[in-house]
Amino acid sequence: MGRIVGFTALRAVGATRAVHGIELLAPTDIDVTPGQAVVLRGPNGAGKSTLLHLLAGAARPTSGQVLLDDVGVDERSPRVRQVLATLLSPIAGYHELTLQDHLVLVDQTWGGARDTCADRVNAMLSRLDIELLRHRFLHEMSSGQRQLADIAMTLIRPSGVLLLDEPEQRLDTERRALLAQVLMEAKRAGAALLVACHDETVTEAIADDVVTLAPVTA
Ligand SMILES: Nc1ncnc2c1ncn2[C@@H]1O[C@H](COP(=O)(O)OP(=O)(O)OP(=O)(O)O)[C@@H](O)[C@H]1O
Repeated sequence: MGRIVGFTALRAVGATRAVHGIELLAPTDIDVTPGQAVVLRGPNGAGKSTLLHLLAGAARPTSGQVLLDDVGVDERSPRVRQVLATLLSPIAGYHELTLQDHLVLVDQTWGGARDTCADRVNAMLSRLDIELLRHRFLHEMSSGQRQLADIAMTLIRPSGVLLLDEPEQRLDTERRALLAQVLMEAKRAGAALLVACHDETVTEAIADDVVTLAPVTA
């Protein structure tokens, strides 16, 4: 896990989202603080991804507010970018860079000390048990390995809040357990977690709070 960036609270207050007059998310309140994990549950189409995009500042609420330390969240704000690490969709990546290259790129972009970069990259590859993928291109991985690579690229940067949309997807049972352990370590280190998750075991392992969304009915 990258260095922890301090913050006080990330909140949604009565946040809704509508597109072309169609309501995608009913008014929702969420509050997450350092060292706390909130898991979003609910059936397909309930609005979990929509809510995560609002919390990440990638979309604006139609009504209500999303606040990081009492300031409206916008993904272009330097402070928001520094605090929020997101894995909301697959990371595209560079065709000609290996997994190790990607991890170095992310670490150095976020200001990691150059002389210790290799240590952080090695630690991340080791913790997620993907050392064997170090010199692979992203397009040379299985779908579950690719998911672990995306998780590694998300966790290696400094952050205070991890916003993760179904990070368990495509992982086998053993790797889901590993993911839960790694997320618990991030929590203990002081990170907040906001995770949409369909897996009961992962949810039970990490959640301090479970928020269940229901699809908006017309
Ligand atoms: N850009 C969009 N335009 C119109 N409707 C959308 C758009 N994005 C999502 N929706 C709709 O918003 C609702 C909520 O979708 P969302 O992806 O947030 O659900 P989810 O809970 O994450 O589902 P899943 O468990 O399948 O990932 C769905 O009915 C979906 O069809």
